[in-house]
Amino acid sequence: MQMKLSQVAVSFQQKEVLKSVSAEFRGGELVAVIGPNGTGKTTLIKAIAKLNTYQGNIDIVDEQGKKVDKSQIAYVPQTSSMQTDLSVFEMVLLGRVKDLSWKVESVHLEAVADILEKLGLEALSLQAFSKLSGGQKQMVIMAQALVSNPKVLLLDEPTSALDLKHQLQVLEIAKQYCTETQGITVIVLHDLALAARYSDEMILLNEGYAVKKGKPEAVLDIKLLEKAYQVEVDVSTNSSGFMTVTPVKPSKAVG
Ligand SMILES: Nc1ncnc2c1ncn2[C@@H]1O[C@H](COP(=O)(O)OP(=O)(O)OP(=O)(O)O)[C@@H](O)[C@H]1O
Repeated sequence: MQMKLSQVAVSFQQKEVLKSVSAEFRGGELVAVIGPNGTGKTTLIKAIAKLNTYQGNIDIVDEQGKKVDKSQIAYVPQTSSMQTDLSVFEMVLLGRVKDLSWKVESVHLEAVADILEKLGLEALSLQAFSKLSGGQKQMVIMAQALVSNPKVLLLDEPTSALDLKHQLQVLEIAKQYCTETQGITVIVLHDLALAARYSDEMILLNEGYAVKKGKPEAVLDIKLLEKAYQVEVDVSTNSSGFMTVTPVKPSKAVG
């Protein structure tokens, strides 16, 4: 499987927000998109999900060389403001909507039960989605995406509302999804340490440009980060062997 972005650009009201992003990813890869606020990260993954119109090309083909279409791409937004009386179980079942008929087959019910168990959400199964906490909603939307068996999984800041345990759980599951299905996951993350730990490839976006692509060690370069985030940073490896990025103070030097 392969995803190729060629000179992808997105404009809103004549303002170019994403400017000529090119990159290539292979099946099984977890890709982290990082960069300052408002720099085009969500815009990029929404273009991949075909939720934004874009210029350039985004070509995704599966192992047989067959084009991957929109229905095989799952996009999990930053927050879900959805008001619904559906239960958690029903919300996750909606992830299977393209395969559902009037009679819901047991294979779909089992898939929903499996994913709820995997994410530790069984106890919430019958609760109303709208009554969940922000973090619980984030986990349920992730479950809904996974149950659809996507070829491409796009997660927009999936850990932003989660506690430490659930942050690790969501990223472990995304990683496992990549390994087991050989699909491609693209995750927008602000936590650079988590991004480095879980990603195979990283893209640093700044002002709509992909200023660096590559392995986490190459992208988490002090000079690049200082320039993009305009903050002095310390990049080191902690006692567990994981890279950490510590913001020190806002930098005066710009450009
Ligand atoms: N639908 C839209 N119409 C107009 N402008 C938009 C739209 N969506 C995004 N933008 C603008 O595009 C720019 C990039 O937004 P985007 O959400 O991609 O940034 P981001 O890097 O994901 O930011 P953050 O880290 O804050 O979530 C912002 O200036 C934003 O205001």
